[in-house]
Amino acid sequence: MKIKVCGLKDPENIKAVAALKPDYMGFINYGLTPRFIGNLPVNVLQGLPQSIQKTGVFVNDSLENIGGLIKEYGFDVVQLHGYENPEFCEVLKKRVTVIKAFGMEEDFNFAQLEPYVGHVDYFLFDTKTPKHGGSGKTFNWQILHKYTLDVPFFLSGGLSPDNIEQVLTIKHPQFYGVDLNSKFETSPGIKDLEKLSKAFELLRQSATNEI
Ligand SMILES: O=C(O)c1ccccc1NCC(=O)[C@H](O)[C@H](O)COP(=O)(O)O
Repeated sequence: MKIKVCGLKDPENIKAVAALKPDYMGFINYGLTPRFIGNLPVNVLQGLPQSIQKTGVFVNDSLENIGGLIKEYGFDVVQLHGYENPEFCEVLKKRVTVIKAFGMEEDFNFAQLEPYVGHVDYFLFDTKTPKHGGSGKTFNWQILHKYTLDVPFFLSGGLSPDNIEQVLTIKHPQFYGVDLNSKFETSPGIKDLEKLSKAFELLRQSATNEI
């Protein structure tokens, strides 16, 4: 089970979270969230261990802007939270790993994901929100059983210390990783190290049990 921590913005907090060795760390390049990285110095990301996939998160941004930020920050991965189409994803996939996020709701039509197959590396299933992400709310995980494509996915949306054990009971062949954000914070963009450490322990313990 891969672990992604999203929505980091403070240099000291980023270093402390990196020491826990998540598989992915997400940096949000979207001005309308309190988790926006703003003018985060590039050397903060350059100092991260190679094992951590540095993920730039974008919402309906231009290819030109995303390309510039990939170069500036050295993002290994882009995560797209807007209405980006398969052709847009394909352009980025030639350069970096692409995660395409979708907002889940009860009657979500999984057929709309089919055109993305081959043009993205992963899907990320988040809770639908007009803010495009960071809702802190879960969706009905039962609907994941309707997902039958062979693109692996991250589970996102309101994952918390209170539901992480329940997350571990989800069985799906494409369940690739979890995305931890607002329920593991002391304030927006500042992650709670104690809550994260405990969740990492549970997630890693479960991975060991599966072998
Ligand atoms: O977290 C945000 O504020 C955010 C805003 C706009 C687009 C994406 C955003 N976050 C991206 C993520 O991957 C979050 O982890 C995901 O939305 C789940 O957040 P949460 O429900 O708070 O766990």
